[in-house]
Amino acid sequence: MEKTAGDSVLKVAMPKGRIYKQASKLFREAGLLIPEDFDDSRKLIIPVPEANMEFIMAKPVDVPTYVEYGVADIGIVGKDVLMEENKDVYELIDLGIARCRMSVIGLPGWKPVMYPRVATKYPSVASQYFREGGQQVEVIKLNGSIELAPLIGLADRIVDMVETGQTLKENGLVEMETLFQVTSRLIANRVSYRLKNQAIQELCDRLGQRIAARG
Ligand SMILES: Nc1ncnc2c1ncn2[C@@H]1O[C@H](COP(=O)(O)OP(=O)(O)OP(=O)(O)O)[C@@H](O)[C@H]1O
Ligand SMILES: O=P(O)(O)OC[C@H]1O[C@H](OP(=O)(O)OP(=O)(O)O)[C@H](O)[C@@H]1O
Repeated sequence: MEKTAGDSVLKVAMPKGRIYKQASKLFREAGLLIPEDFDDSRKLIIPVPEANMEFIMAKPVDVPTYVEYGVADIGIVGKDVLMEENKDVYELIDLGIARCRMSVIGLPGWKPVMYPRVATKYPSVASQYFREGGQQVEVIKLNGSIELAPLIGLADRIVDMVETGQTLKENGLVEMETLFQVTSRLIANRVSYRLKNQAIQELCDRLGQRIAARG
């Protein structure tokens, strides 16, 4: 889709769910006037004229796609999704919100097998991790309740997010290795980054100051 500098409103792909609450809080702390009444709204396109923005409320995994295609100029997305989706976008800043980690998880006392099955929502990240470690595995893609897989004999291990560790504890699972730490990132469409550079840069500066103040 062709873009012109005249599209002055910044279109922001905002992930619904966990990240949104923390992202909108950070935006407000950075001085952007985001109305609170939208926090529990079902509206998918939210005009934020006070901040010269428009929020596109997206499923988190779709944020990099909207930004790559330029229907959103910028977006907020977890590093986990960014690694898995591998889209052609700029990663601008680490927002330091929605902290968790991507880990290999299994039942305690699990014994290595020749060709283990690994269940995950992140098949690309998991395949790359085991390939680089020289381990042959069969990756099984699931879409949720990943911790079920080792409990019911679908997989030997899982690759999934750990935040508080509560899910592992309640299901008698243990964390075996950590792949990487996860926080949410601000990403930008490559063309928008040039055409709307001033607005994007201003936003990065405001957010950057606020993130530094948070420590
Ligand atoms: N405990 C956690 N579990 C999973 N993701 C987390 C956690 N804490 C922070 N995150 C971040 O939040 C993002 C997921 O947010 P959310 O759970 O709202 O989306 P989702 O899993 O796509 O939602 P849904 O459950 O509706 O499919 C992840 O990409 C990750 O960056
Ligand atoms: O360490 P904790 O604080 O327990 O958080 C980790 C859990 O949260 C996420 O699940 P989510 O709630 O998104 O459910 P789903 O994977 O079934 O969608 C993740 O997949 C883990 O199961």
